Amino acid sequence: MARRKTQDPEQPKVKLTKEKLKDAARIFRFIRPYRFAFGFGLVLLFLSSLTFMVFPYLSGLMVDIAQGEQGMEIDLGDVGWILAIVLVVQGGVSYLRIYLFAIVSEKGIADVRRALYEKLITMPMTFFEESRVGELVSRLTSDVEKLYNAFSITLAEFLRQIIILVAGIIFLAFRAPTLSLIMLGTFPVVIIGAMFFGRFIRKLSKERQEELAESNNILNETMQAIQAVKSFTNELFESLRYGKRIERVVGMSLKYARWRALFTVFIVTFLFGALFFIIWQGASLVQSGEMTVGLLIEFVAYTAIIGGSIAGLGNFYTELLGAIGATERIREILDETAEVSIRAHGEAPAHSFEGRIAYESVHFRYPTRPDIEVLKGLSFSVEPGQKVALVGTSGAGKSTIVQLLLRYYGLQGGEIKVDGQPISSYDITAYRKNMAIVPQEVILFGGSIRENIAYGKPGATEEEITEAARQANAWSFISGFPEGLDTLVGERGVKLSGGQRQRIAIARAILKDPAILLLDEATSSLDAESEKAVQDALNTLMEGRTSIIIAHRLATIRDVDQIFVIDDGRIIEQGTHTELSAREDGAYNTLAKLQFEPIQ
Ligand SMILES: Nc1ncnc2c1ncn2[C@@H]1O[C@H](COP(=O)(O)OP(=O)(O)OP(=O)(O)O)[C@@H](O)[C@H]1O
Repeated sequence: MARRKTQDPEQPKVKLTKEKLKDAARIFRFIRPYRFAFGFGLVLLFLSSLTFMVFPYLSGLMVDIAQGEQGMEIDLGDVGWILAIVLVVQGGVSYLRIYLFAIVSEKGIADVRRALYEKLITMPMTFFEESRVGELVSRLTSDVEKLYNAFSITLAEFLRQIIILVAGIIFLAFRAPTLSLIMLGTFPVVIIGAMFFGRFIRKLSKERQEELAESNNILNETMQAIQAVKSFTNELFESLRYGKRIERVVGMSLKYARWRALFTVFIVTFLFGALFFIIWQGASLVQSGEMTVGLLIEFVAYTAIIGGSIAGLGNFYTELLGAIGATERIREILDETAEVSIRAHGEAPAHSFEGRIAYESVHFRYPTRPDIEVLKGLSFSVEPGQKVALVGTSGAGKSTIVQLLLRYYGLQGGEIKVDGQPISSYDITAYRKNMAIVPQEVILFGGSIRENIAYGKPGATEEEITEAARQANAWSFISGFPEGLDTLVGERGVKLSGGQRQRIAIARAILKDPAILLLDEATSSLDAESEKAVQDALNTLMEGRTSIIIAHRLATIRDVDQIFVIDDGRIIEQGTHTELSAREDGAYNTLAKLQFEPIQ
């Protein structure tokens, strides 16, 4: 399957350019509603970082007072009080700051999640065909998580470290210029080293994430196609395939861990080396009487804090870059063009069709397979209220015809008209409200039978649901369940039989009350009793509606108004069952013979 740009493993690395930052800043529109909380949080962050910087100064001061240094106007008791007040202020400010950032990140990211979901669910079918949805969802989930971390912790920490770093350096430059110069001499090396490492580690982290997404793909795909796995007894094959992938994830993760560890070693060695060197230099200054012990303690404490903040900056910088990369992918999805605007649903003009359908030399290729023309100038028409059937060999294009009527794809040539107007001229939501499809393989949502039927008309009353279930011949089995309509259908409806699922799908369609009905007849035959129940339900459903039936078994379409025989994207025969059966060597008869004659 073709991969989208968003999943390309060869994505360009995030480089901090002005444009990138500008683009990434667009994600801030999600926190605009909470900007006051965010702004206030930033002010508090500034305050709490600065008050934190008072502690080393006070520690040094206490030592000097205790040592009876000259010129001290305050005693230890006073310092104790100041310390207590600073601690309380620091505690209160930090609490508020963390809570404010939590409000911004929780609410802002919830908005991002909602916007992403809204965009995904309104994307055209082609989007889902081109994307590996599992991979896309897993990647988006982790991207949103990164953004969440950025807003809740990383951004604040990054700023806090910068404030500490700048304030610390300025303060030290005033207090002990010579020692400060010595300390600052080691900084550029550490920073350049950290940046070089950070970039490399980011690349490894991305590779690891991609490996993980691949292994999740196997998990998703095999769970979804579990029946295929089992019927082919491929459990061992899949286990080995998954195991191999996981091994690669472990390999990649360990490589990532080794480099991360080395990164830490690099920073720790440099910083501690520098720290001991400074203590040594400071001790000489104390010995020669150029510095008090209190000032040395203060200096070392500040240096440790500054060192810590530089180490932290490297990590937070890497994380922020990751978050910027994440915003890029999120924005890519948000910038995609949706096919429907769900916000406008309520306003979509309720357009009730008569149900006249006309295909006029329709040419079509699937966007994911542009080299194969599936429909080759296909034309036919259906009058309002008529029932027509599409028959033909597998791959002839029957399902495609129906999907085009649902406007899942655009045409490359010709026109499809409903009630005399090209279908593309209608509002897509209003248009689709007139259609219902009963698919071959009914997939129900994991809730109750009631929820599944009401899916055809959200907000339907109990009476409407029951009546629809009755008309769909589903009431007898539903009322037979101890919990009736509240019976849970299990994931994808697995707790119901094929025939039961189909009748629920029919009830759903009855509730929707569409002008145009699309039936994809189940290929697997039901037992005679279910089949009759389903067929009767379908007959009720089709009454008074234009119906297009994709027929796999010719026995079920004897009464339809027109049968179109499709072959290789064209109509090669049309007429009623009686007319077509009369053509001895006709395509319909050949198909019928294939179906009814016992295989030799
Ligand atoms: N989503 C898709 N992307 C690309 N090609 C597709 C897609 N769906 C169907 N095709 C191709 O289009 C052609 C027509 O398929 P279609 O499903 O319309 O046939 P059909 O007559 O309904 O067959 P069947 O009776 O087996 O369901 C086939 O060659 C198929 O491989």
